[in-house]
Amino acid sequence: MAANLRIALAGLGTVGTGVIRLLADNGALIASRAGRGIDIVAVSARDRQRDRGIDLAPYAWEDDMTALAARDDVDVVVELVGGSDGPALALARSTLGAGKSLVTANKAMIAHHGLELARLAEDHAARLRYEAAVAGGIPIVKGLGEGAAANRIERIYGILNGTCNYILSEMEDTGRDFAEVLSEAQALGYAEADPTFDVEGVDAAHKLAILASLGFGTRLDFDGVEIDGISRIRAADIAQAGALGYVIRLIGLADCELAGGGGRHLFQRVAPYLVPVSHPLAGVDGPTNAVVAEGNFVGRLLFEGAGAGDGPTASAVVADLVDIARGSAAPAFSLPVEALEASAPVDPGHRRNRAYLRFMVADRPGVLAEITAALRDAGVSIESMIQLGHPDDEENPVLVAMVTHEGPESAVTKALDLLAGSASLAEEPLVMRLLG
Ligand SMILES: NC(=O)C1=CN([C@@H]2O[C@H](COP(=O)(O)OP(=O)(O)OC[C@H]3O[C@@H](n4cnc5c(N)ncnc54)[C@H](O)[C@@H]3O)[C@@H](O)[C@H]2O)C=CC1
Ligand SMILES: N[C@@H](CC=O)C(=O)O
Ligand code: NA
Repeated sequence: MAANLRIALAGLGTVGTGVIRLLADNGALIASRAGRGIDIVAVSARDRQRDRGIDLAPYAWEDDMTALAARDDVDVVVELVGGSDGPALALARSTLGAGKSLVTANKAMIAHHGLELARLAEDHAARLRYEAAVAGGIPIVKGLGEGAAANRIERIYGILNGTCNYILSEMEDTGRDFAEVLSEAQALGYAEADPTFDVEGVDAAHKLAILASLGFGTRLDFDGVEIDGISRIRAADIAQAGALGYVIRLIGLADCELAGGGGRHLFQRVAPYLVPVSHPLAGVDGPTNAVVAEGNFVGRLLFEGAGAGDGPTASAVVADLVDIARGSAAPAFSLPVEALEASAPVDPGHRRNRAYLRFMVADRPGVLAEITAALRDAGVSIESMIQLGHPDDEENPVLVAMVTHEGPESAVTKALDLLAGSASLAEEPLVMRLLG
């Protein structure tokens, strides 16, 4: 057997402690599969004294996590701290720059700096692995990069944020309030340190940008992701969607179009969608994630599993360590960085779909006519409509919800532009597309 792989852990929170427990419980099994054991040599976190329910005595402690990269007795640094920049990025740079391999669960850092880090890894014959960064425990990075490597991937979409999925499915099942369910998701360890990253769609966008690069062989383009979150969704929207035969899910969706001059146009969107109850993604509840990838030979692949939490995320981190212990030299994004194609963001206006539109309006004559006139003038055709009034209270706004016939997205945008600033609207309209 080869010498054991010697690792250092930076970050001892939900995921870091999960990795220590997993290696302790499954160490022998992992050693037999990897062909050598995996030993934790050193650790670093913010607070050495904190009771984590884990004995840290066997490991060397570093107050400054970047010191982990300089240790002669460490082959691989595992970054489980978080944050796109700051100490996590400094550690990643110094680790790869020192020719050591890096395993990370940090999607924010990979989405923003993945190409720079992948290039650094290539230049120093080191490995960069980040399976845990996308859809937690689901082996989607390996699934796309290895299992589906023979295909041209045409479309990728799915549920990429466990916190949002937990919130939406709990609201759906219990009728409870958004804020109450969010604090529960935080207590369960699903949410990011700043949960606005989850509920405003940014975390899912980090993951989508990574998947798009991996799947399409294009350069990471996080700035090109159109992002909308779930914080404006009300219990009434969930009820209306239910009455129409849909559930609401935060979906990340990416595809690649050939542009006129032969280049590629990348479409990347994270937004709440109405998903038909018969669709496989509609049954995905709680912190579960699910990713659909469509390949030109394999057809439709569905990957489903726990997208967050200590055990599943640790499972993905350790899978990357096994990969490195076995000597895999695959590039971080399936292709060498220089081979990744540049792309430009697509204008989604010509895309056709049906949309759910929700308006909070003043309960007075002429308001509905104003909305329907704007829709008519923009060429949006209404398929169904409902107004939820409260007869004893004419002061507060009422909810008007409608579903449009299929049409170009630009038409809905135009209608909303026509209504912008209208005194009849108590808040900005909510638009959610129907997943086709
Ligand atoms: N919790 C989850 O379900 C998942 C988390 N991730 C990612 O894994 C990473 C870690 O997440 P969690 O374990 O949930 O976070 P956490 O907040 O539970 O733990 C973070 C750890 O990093 C340490 N830390 C933070 N800032 C530091 C600093 N400036 N210097 C030294 N130590 C510092 C903290 O002391 C703590 O030990 C993040 O990148 C997160 O996005 C990825 C997939 C799932
Ligand atoms: N906050 C993230 C954690 C995993 O990536 C989520 O809720 O999905
Ligand atoms: Na994963």
